[in-house]
Amino acid sequence: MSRWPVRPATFFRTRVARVVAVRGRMPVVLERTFAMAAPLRTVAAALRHTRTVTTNLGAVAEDPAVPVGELLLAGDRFPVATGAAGDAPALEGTVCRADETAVELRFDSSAGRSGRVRFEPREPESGARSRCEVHLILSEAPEWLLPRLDGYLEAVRELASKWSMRQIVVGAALVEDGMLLAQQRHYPAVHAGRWELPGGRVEPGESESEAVVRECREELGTEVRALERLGTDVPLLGGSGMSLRVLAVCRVAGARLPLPLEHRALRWVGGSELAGLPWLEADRLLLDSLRALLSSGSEPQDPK
Ligand SMILES: Nc1nc2c([nH]c(=O)n2[C@H]2C[C@H](O)[C@@H](COP(=O)(O)OP(=O)(O)OP(=O)(O)O)O2)c(=O)[nH]1
Repeated sequence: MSRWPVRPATFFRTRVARVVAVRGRMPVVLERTFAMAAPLRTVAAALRHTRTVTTNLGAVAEDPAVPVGELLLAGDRFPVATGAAGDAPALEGTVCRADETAVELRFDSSAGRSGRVRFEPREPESGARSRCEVHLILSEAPEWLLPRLDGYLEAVRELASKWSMRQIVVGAALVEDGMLLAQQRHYPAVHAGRWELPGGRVEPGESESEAVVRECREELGTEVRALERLGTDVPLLGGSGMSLRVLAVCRVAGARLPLPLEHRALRWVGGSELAGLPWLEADRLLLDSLRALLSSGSEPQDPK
């Protein structure tokens, strides 16, 4: 009964296929799960890759009008043509959510709402950190969208597999008294004056947690403990072949207050000030997750 355009070559890893609430002619909600051979936060980044979303689910043109950044943010909009390539856009896609928990898109026409799709990356029950599953929930199941999901998920799978080989730059999200610590770069010229999180490249043989601890010691002169990861990975532009990965950290009991040992300045930033700061582009794409960390109110504490 499902009109899902199953192509075994690309859906070979489908574990669950479920059609919920068949009301009359067409499925109202579709749910499926796809396995991906890349870490959750890398897959979560690929799911929100602007060009991958807009070329596969949007205008279906070679060069659709693409909204702002490399990765989508909640509130971004993009044109959607529901017919053949080259057709004028008939709908508008709106990004409702684009973070490590989900990418959720809504499609609206001038006549009203015409569908909603949600992709949720989840760690598998086995706990293997090099793999994850994408759970797809499609509401109102617009027919024009069904054939496109196939190509989109295949592109996400390829991108995530490529991105999982990247050199990692760790960033430290240190929150104290409801404020996030940011630091202002003074080099290179292209980055001077912009704000970023303390951190740097993971060195060979080092874990990400060890790297974040070392970088905070070198840059801030303080001791931190690495806690959980935050947000999606963010691929850095300019052919660097690196991705930014943020870890929440806390200062260990009795450690010194952070000092700007290698940067122009440090600043504690509140949730309402986050958007106003001239962040490096990669960090700007993580602001929703950083804001959520600040508004959660549960300040990470040194567990020792
Ligand atoms: N540390 C850090 N780097 C970031 C962030 N956002 C962002 O795009 N980057 C980029 C800037 C650099 O091109 C790259 C590596 O950062 P880095 O210069 O601090 O790395 P590093 O300490 O290993 O290098 P170096 O200073 O020894 O040259 O990552 C961020 O929030 N924190």
